[in-house]
Amino acid sequence: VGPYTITYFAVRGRCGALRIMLADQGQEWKEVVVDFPEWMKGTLKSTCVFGQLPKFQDGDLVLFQSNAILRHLGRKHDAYGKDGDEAALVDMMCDGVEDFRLKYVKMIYQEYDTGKDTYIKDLPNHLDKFEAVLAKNKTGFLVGNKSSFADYNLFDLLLNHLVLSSTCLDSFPSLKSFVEKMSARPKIKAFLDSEAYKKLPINGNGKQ
Ligand SMILES: N[C@@H](CCC(=O)N[C@@H](CSC(=S)NCCc1ccccc1)C(=O)NCC(=O)O)C(=O)O
Repeated sequence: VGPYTITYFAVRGRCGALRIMLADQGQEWKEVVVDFPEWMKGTLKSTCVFGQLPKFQDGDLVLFQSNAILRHLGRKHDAYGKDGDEAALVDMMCDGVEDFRLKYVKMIYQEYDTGKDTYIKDLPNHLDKFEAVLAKNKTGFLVGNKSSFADYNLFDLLLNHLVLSSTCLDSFPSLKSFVEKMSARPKIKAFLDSEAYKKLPINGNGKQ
């Protein structure tokens, strides 16, 4: 097993994208699964820089912050654009996905029962931004002509939304094709079909 270890709760959550990226890059990694009662004791929490998970280890390097982990893997696995300008655009896209993810997480954890229908109705206002980027770039990726960590981040979030609303991409052909093409990449397909992936709930509160 490679130098990589993920320490997280038994959920997809903020590790969905980085697991898909590691799988697509042919990497192996170790999973340390933390259960809530253990976490609530506070011992592990007190060792986390921001008091939160995921924690990612790459040999002696210890990282927190899911987007910093994605960027680190982007640098290590040539998935950060072809030059400085593309890297800046990849950062911009990843930040845009983070904004979208924060809205999803807020709805799931704080407003699911009262806000789910409104969130789904309002989805096109978020999806149309990424549809326009993919339609304009024409390569099937958010930036340049190869996958970057921003693509894995968007792909994971779109998979979550297809569970929330199976028809949410029906009027977004570029997004629909993006999900189909990413899902068909052999290493991603194998990972999405794996028990390790399928057994994890998407979120920590059982809502999806
Ligand atoms: N900016 C950070 C955010 C990390 C984060 O929110 N971690 C959560 C878990 S990931 C997530 S989506 N949290 C939403 C609710 C949740 C709480 C606990 C477990 C699972 C989900 C966490 O560690 N909560 C426990 C605590 O703060 O004591 C990142 O991007 O990694």
